[in-house]
Amino acid sequence: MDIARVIVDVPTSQTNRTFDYKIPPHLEGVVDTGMRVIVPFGPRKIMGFVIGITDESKHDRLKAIGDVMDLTPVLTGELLELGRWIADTTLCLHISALQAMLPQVLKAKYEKEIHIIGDREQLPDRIQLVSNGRGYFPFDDVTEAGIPYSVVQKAMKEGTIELRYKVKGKETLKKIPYIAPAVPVDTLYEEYEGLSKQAKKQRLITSYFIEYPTEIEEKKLLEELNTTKASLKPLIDKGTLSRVYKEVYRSPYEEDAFERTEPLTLTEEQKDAITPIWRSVTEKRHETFLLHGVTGSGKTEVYLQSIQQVIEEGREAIVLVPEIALTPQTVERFKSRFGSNVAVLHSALSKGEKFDEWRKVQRKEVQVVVGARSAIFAPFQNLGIIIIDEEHETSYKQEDHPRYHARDVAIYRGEQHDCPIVLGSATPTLETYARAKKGVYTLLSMTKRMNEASMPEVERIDMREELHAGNRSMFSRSLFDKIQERMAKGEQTVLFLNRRGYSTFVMCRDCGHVSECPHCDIALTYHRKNDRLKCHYCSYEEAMPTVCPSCESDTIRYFGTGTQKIEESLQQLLPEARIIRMDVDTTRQKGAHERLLTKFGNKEADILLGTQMIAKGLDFGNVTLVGVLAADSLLHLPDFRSSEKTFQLLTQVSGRAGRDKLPGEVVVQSYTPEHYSIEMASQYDYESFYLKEMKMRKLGQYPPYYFLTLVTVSHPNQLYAMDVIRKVVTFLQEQLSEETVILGPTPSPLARIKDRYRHQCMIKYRNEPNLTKVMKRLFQLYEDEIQNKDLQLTIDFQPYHMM
Ligand SMILES: Nc1ncnc2c1ncn2[C@@H]1O[C@H](COP(=O)(O)OP(=O)(O)OP(=O)(O)O)[C@@H](O)[C@H]1O
Ligand SMILES: [Zn+2]
Ligand SMILES: [Zn+2]
Repeated sequence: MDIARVIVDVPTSQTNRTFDYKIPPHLEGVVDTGMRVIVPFGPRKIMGFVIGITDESKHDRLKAIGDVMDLTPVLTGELLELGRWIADTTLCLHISALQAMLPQVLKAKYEKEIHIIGDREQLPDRIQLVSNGRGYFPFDDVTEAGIPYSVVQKAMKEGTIELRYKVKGKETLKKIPYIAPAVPVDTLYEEYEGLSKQAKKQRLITSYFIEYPTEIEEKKLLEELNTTKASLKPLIDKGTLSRVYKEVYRSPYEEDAFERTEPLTLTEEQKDAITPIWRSVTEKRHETFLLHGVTGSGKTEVYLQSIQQVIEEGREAIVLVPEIALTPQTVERFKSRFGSNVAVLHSALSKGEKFDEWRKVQRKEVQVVVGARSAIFAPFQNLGIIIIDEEHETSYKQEDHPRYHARDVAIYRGEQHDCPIVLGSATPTLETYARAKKGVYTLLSMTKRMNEASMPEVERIDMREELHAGNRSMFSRSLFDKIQERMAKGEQTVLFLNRRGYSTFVMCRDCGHVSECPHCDIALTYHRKNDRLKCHYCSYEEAMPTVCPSCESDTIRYFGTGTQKIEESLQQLLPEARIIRMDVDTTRQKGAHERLLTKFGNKEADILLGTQMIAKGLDFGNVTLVGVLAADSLLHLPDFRSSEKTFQLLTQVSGRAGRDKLPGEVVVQSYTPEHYSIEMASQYDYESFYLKEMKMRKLGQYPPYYFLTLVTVSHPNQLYAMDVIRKVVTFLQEQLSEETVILGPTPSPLARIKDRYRHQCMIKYRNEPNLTKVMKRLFQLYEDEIQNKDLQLTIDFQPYHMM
């Protein structure tokens, strides 16, 4: 067993296979599957993943592995398999799939250090010698001293030392300053005598260390002696004292900041929902559940108590939440219940912080991970449950290589670990709900809100009528009155504006007419550059109308507005209102999100105005009014999911009102309040919406009835890109079955990105067993152009962004 199968870090399709390397004698028994190694590749030395160890190779004269990068595997056997599966099903490079599962720190340039974490006495002599009294030292010192890796590995297993990765130029471990005497006490005494009487602070500090000649945290010292850094400086400069930095485990979420919560007594509905989950946990059986519960029905408590069961059985849990909902409020609910048994993987953490959290999983210090999409790769080895909250969120799909969907990965891992998957949502995707109805998933329903209150009443406002009544502002009279009422009562309002999709569709302000494609039932997109309307799906286009084709009014125009403008006009109308605006601009700074929400939670504002990021997860009992400013803005996006997304968003946003004792109310402003998704969302009628939308999908030949695959080609030369996509379509027409529909070729909605022209075609099919094979052939056909002519070809088997 001295041959390693290695996936090398050269992202090209020719190198997208394993390469065999010899394991040199000094690395025998050290190299293991799942470790990263350095291997010679042509003239270079590069990184690679060992995905298997064997004793024979088809090739003779193998090159040898140069060195190992890790002394413990960074990927488990299961994750290695998962990587292969992702590469196969999404057609990405194997190396990209493996890389995607690792924390970022391991992809950056870093240095390795050995840290002594156990009893010094137990260290192997040779390491003891190299350490030379130091608490940690560069890994290179070990190599230079010629200590075999197996000795280091053994010490690591025994827990006396640890290998840490230190990112070059960046700290991966948080360090805090300590002050320590740099000279013996009698020298301190001499120094003290030599200080002038005026140097009072310096004398104070020196005498402190004469009395307590050990290190102390700088902050504590300054507090204790009531002095400042400035008076320390001369002592440090002279060499009497020294400032040393000591490492602390970064804890982005201070444990003691969370009050512990006990499991709540479950309601009947919750009990009915959780029993089958518990059963499949105990029976170690893979089963996918859809937990369909209205907003505020207590889904989170069901998650918490399911996890409780998993922990008690000694297994592990992954909870995925959408990035945007990974707010302190969400994290707190898990931390409060499970304390330090929870790691949090959140993109707002620094690379180093994320790495620390990941290490807690690797070292089995935690049993629960709460995180965004990529937390699905947490290297647990004994999973007992995976929960995906707000399963309808499109952010669970990664949009570049690998183009995986976290839901698919979850189900894959659930099969490997024989554990249940829980998909939770008040508004599941049609795909998921359809599967639950067919019995592929087990449907669990919770129809009542926790406070037994009915869902907040929704008033739909027709903004066309507002206009006719002479109200040209962004706020209907009703919404405006209600905001004022709330202010008078000291209750709070959430105002929601959807910015996505703004300024792209064209609508008549008089009659609500929206220009749509005659072939696709999808809103046309306004192209400012040439003042024309275009269809993203079939390349139909027409001139921007000057009068409304339906009522001949001249108020037809494309839409455009933003949160900032709304804040200004609201402030003008209500000068005394305290408004918090939350959008990408106000939350750019680290921690800003948290700060704004805490402020709102502390009732330091009357109105929270924001975009998508305020639609989910917020649980503020004092919010009794929710206003949706332009419910149609999503509706006319050039996307067959636009009705579904509108329904989901309206339901989520409405769910923010009346979550506690005070009853809530919702005002939805729209130019097309009669649209079925707005109407049914305002009645909280998911079932009717589902049935209606399924009919539309069937008619339009869209998922879940049909599958989609999007092929995009891009190149700096437009003619070239067009030529390629035309040939691609011809090729696909020849290769795929007759029932399969190919839409396009057409320029992509985002026709140029970074000076590359993009063209696409959409494949709609019901049954195409050879699709992956055909697509692989397609890649092979264009291999040369991709390698040498800067052509990009991307294939998305589950497109969510049609752009
Ligand atoms: N069994 C219970 N007894 C008392 N209170 C509960 C119980 N279960 C949940 N709650 C409380 O009810 C409120 C709503 O629950 P939760 O936020 O879990 O709902 P949800 O279904 O996740 O809502 P959303 O989909 O809107 O996020 C929370 O404040 C929660 O603490
Ligand atoms: Zn009109
Ligand atoms: Zn069209």
